[in-house]
Amino acid sequence: MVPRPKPKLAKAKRGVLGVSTAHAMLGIVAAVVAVYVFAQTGSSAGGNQPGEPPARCADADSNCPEWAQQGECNINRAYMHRRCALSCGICVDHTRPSASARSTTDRRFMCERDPAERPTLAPGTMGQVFREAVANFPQYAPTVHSTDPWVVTFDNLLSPAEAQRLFELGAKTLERSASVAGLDSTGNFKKAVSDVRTSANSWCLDADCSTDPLVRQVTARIASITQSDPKAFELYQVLRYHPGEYYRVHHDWVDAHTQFPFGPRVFTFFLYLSDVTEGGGTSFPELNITVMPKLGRALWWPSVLESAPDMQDGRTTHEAQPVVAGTKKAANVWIHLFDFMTPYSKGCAP
Ligand SMILES: O=C(O)CCC(=O)C(=O)O
Ligand SMILES: [Fe+2]
Repeated sequence: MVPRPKPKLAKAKRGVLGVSTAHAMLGIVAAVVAVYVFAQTGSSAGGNQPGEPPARCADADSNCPEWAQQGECNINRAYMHRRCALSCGICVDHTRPSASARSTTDRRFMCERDPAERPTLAPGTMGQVFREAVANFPQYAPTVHSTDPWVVTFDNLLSPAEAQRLFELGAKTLERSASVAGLDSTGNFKKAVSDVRTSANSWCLDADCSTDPLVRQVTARIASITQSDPKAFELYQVLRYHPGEYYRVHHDWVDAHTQFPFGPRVFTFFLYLSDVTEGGGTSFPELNITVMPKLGRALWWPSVLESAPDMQDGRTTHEAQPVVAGTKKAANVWIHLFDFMTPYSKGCAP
């Protein structure tokens, strides 16, 4: 057992980094924006405290990968970002060969975000988006569980047939969910099977799934509820939990995303694609809220602050409680601050 990093800065109780939620399987080199940000600022965009020395794009301790895996990048953020920048995924070492496959100029040009692009959320507008969603979509049976931060469910977001079909489309390549802690030196997410998360998942990746009319229809529905551009959506991640399987307390925010053109995840729009006989609730320990799975229900919450949509709201840590009986089927729909699909299709996403 590797000891925890010292000094232990007992900051906000945060739980484990949104590790497995990262796009581990995509495996595309995406150093570009990270290189750009790193080169421009000499520090990470991932959250160094004011006055701290800039992070070097390296690990200063051989325990860094393990600490990162254990969620320390979030728990001991200042220390870890300074000493374990590489493992925490807050920088990419652009001196490594695969990251320099294209010239810096090309990569910078290809992966830069258009400065005129409008973000999914402007500061101070989140409350209005949630309030309008609840008022304007009574057909989906909304319930407000919390307003600070916002947590809302829609009991009739999907018909039973839509939910079942969505699972069939997305679940073709289910495999044991992996945890990911930061980026490796080539800009790919590092993944490892871990007991933080024991479900199986797959991605709505192939053309059969991502361009299916049903997927497009559901995306359009979620886009209009959340007032988001469908381009800001990640590929759907489809999940299956058998009895005993779970996902421990974590956050869907991934530090490394802040260095890519698409920015952080601002919303999780979670779809329950089955009923579950017993267990399998999604609970928010800091908010004392637990939502139970129900076929066709959706659960929507932010990962970021209303006042600063590019900063993490640590209160929305959550966990998938173990399934006791039955099978839980579900899907994550993550919505970013900026266009995800364009940089993703150009190879500018990890
Ligand atoms: O299964 C659940 O209830 C939540 C899953 C989750 O939080 C995730 O996959 O990030
Ligand atoms: Fe999550």
